[in-house]
Amino acid sequence: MTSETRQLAPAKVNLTLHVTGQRDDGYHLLDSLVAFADFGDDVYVSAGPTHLSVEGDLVAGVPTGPTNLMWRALDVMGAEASLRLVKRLPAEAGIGGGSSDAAAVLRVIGGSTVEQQMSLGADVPVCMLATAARMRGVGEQVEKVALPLLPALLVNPRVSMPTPAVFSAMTKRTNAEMPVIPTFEGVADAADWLATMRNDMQDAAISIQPVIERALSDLRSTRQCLLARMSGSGATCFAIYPTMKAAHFAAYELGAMHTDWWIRPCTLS
Ligand SMILES: C[C@](O)(CO)[C@H](O)COP(=O)(O)OP(=O)(O)OC[C@H]1O[C@@H](n2ccc(N)nc2=O)[C@H](O)[C@@H]1O
Ligand SMILES: Nc1ncnc2c1ncn2[C@@H]1O[C@H](COP(=O)(O)OP(=O)(O)OP(=O)(O)O)[C@@H](O)[C@H]1O
Repeated sequence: MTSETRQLAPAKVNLTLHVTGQRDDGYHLLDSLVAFADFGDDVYVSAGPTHLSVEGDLVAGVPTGPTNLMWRALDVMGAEASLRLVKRLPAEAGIGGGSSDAAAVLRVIGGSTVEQQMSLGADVPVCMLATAARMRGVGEQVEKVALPLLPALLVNPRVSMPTPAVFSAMTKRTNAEMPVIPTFEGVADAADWLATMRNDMQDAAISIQPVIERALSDLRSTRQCLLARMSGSGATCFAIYPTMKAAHFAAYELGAMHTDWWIRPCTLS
C-alpha cells in the first residue's frame, strides 16, 4: 500500500428481511435481499502505524479507538494501516454503517475469510460484495442478485436502535423464507414483488420506537411512493420511487415536515 486508497462504504438496505429460525447459540437464521446505496461513509486507508481519525456530522456514538470496526478489521487480519473515516451514515441505524466501514478496510487489505468477516459482524460478508445479494444462514451465505437500479429515499427519525434489543423484542422467530427471487423487468415490477415480502423485525422495532410507524406512514404518503419498509433492525426506513425526480421531491416534502430527521435520496442496486 503506497498512497491513500479511498473506498466508499455504502449504506446497506435490507429490501426484505425474513427471520426463519434461531440457532442454539441465540443467533437468528435470516433470508434477506440486500441492496446498497450509491451513498455512504468514506473510508481512507494508507500505509503507516495503526491510527484512526473520525470526522463528519454523524460521529456521535462512533468509537475512535481500537473498538471501531475498522480498527478491529485490521487486528483480525494482523495488519497495520492509517485509517480515516468520514462518517455520513447514522450509527445504530439498520443500514450497516460499522459493517460497511469494516468491509471497506478488508477490501483494501485483501485475503479475508468469511470466518474473519463474520467475527466482525453478521453483515460484513454481504457488505464485502457491496452490490445486491441474497443473504442467508446467520449472514455468512451471500450470493449476488441482479436488480434494476432502484430510485429510493432513506429516512431515519433520529432514534438509535441497538440490534440485540430488537431481536429480543420479536414475538415470532420462525417465519417463511423467501421464494426464488425472479428476474425483474424494471422498478415497478421489483417494487410489486418486494411488496409481497416482509421485514420480520419491523413490528418489534416499532414496539420499541413507535416513531418508526410515523416514518413509514409519512413515506407512504409521498407522491409516487411504490413501497415503504424498514431496513435491518431499524430505525432507518426506505421508500422506492419510479424516478429519482420523485425521490428528490419526496425528500423535499418530508424534509419540510421533519427538519430534525436524516433524509437522503439515493439509488439502490
Ligand atoms: C439485522 C441485520 O442488520 C440484518 O442485515 C444483521 O443481521 C445484523 O448484523 P450486525 O449488526 O453486523 O450484527 P452483529 O454485530 O453480528 O450482531 C449483533 C447482535 O445481533 C444479534 N444477531 C445478529 C445476527 C443474526 N443473524 N442473529 C442475531 O441474533 C445477536 O444478538 C448479536 O449479538
Ligand atoms: N465504524 C463504525 N461506524 C459506526 N459504528 C461503529 C463503528 N465501529 C464500531 N461501531 C459501533 O457499532 C455499533 C453499531 O453501529 P452500526 O452503525 O454498525 O449499527 P447498525 O446500524 O445496527 O448496523 P446493522 O445494520 O448492521 O444492524 C455502534 O453502537 C457503534 O458504537
